Amino acid sequence: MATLHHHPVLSVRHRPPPPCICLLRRPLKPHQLVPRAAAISTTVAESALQHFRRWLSSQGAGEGKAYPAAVPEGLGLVAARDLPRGEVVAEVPKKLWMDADAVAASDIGRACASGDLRPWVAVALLLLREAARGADSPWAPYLAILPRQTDSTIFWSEEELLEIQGTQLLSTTMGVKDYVQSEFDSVEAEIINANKDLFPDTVTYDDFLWAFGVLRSRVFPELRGDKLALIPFADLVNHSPNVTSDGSCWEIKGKGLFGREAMFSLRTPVDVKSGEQIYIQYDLDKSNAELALDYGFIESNPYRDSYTITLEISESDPFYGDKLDIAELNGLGETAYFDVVLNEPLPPQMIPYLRLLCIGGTDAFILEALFRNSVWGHLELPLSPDNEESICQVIRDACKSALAAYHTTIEELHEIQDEELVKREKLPSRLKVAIGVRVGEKKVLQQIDDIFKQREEELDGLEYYQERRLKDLGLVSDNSEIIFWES
Ligand SMILES: C[S@@+](CC[C@H](N)C(=O)[O-])C[C@H]1O[C@@H](n2cnc3c(N)ncnc32)[C@H](O)[C@@H]1O
Repeated sequence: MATLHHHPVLSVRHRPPPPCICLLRRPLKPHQLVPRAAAISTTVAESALQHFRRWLSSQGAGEGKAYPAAVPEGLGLVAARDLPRGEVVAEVPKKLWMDADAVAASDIGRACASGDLRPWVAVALLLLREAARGADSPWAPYLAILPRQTDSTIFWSEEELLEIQGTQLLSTTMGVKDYVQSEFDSVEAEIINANKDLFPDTVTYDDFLWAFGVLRSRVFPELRGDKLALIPFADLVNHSPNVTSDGSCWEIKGKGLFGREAMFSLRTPVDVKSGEQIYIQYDLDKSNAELALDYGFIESNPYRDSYTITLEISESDPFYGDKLDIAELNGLGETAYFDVVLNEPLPPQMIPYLRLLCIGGTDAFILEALFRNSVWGHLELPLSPDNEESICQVIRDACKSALAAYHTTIEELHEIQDEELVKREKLPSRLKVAIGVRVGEKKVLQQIDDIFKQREEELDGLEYYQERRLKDLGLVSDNSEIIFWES
């Protein structure tokens, strides 16, 4: 799936003009967030589940070690007997996967073969086509148990989205929906409307968004690009924060010249008792905002709370070319993203990059070609009182304005109540996600502001480039006195 960068941008430029933080303030588009089959209950009927189970065994999936069942997270996989860690719990033959090969072999294969259709769009079209075929589809029992929507923020109503006003999650969500809309517009024109025999019924943006949401929440993260595949049965496995093993819990077996048909094989990452649910870890690296966007839940782990600071070298900066050159020499670019995680130090390259952005006036000598190879090393330490003060002001102003855009500020009493609310079981799941992400982002912003506030207070005691240079030349003593001559 394409990587989307849709964070509010913190544009830091050489002073003046003043840097600004631009948070996405677009009015929400009047998308109807009603899923395709909203009238259908979100709870899967027992008969559909039984039909799905029969279908799985008739197709040679499973092996009796785990079975699909209704669980608190919707559907899930339950152990049919005690299973030790590493035991295979689901085996799904390739003929059941919904992937590029299934698209090619299906009646939409010809229509999807032309052009440069993204793999996820092709599989989304397959989902929609097969859903429209109803009982005639070979995947009908699987399609019948797919949720009509999840709690992913892409499915939230405008009212629900108000709860994440001011957050990066809102901006990312709107960016993703815009992206899906633009993919839909082109696929509608080029494939859906051009192949009325294959898509006789109207396919709406909401249908397409549903298919996108299904893929986003169910595809195993490593199955990207051309390998993107929906794996019925295995994709019922839910996530638990208690599973912290990093390694993959699945593999594809039997591929190759003499191999039997490819088989997706899922293993339990932990011991499970008979009748208990099997869980995996979806992704240790995802932030709460990413979990909310992809799956519609969050965790209470502080390491999931993060805020992405986006810094840019402004084209109007008089030293634009030199700064860009230096950034590129050090593996960065005109725009750089820094993920700041709660209770973690700032990403190591963030402060040097900030110092670079804020260079101006008498500090500009450091940008000269002569210093090109050593400049980054100098930027890892304070350059000048002016420059250091600038980076503090720029970040603190940006944090202040970002914090002001949220529902509440961290100091307010009702914020503490918000945190209490999250702990309450009864809270609607989407509100829980909204409050959790909101509070998490604000904590990280507050943490960033605190770091730069403390730095601001220490400005007088810092050692700057000129002082370091004089020391290197033996012209300053250890107690910072200038030595004019040795006795
Ligand atoms: C891969 S599917 C798992 C099967 C899904 N539960 C179902 O009913 O089809 C991922 C979705 O399951 C749900 N889910 C998985 N783990 C969860 C968790 N720990 N808490 C809440 N929902 C979870 C979310 O809706 C998520 O988008």
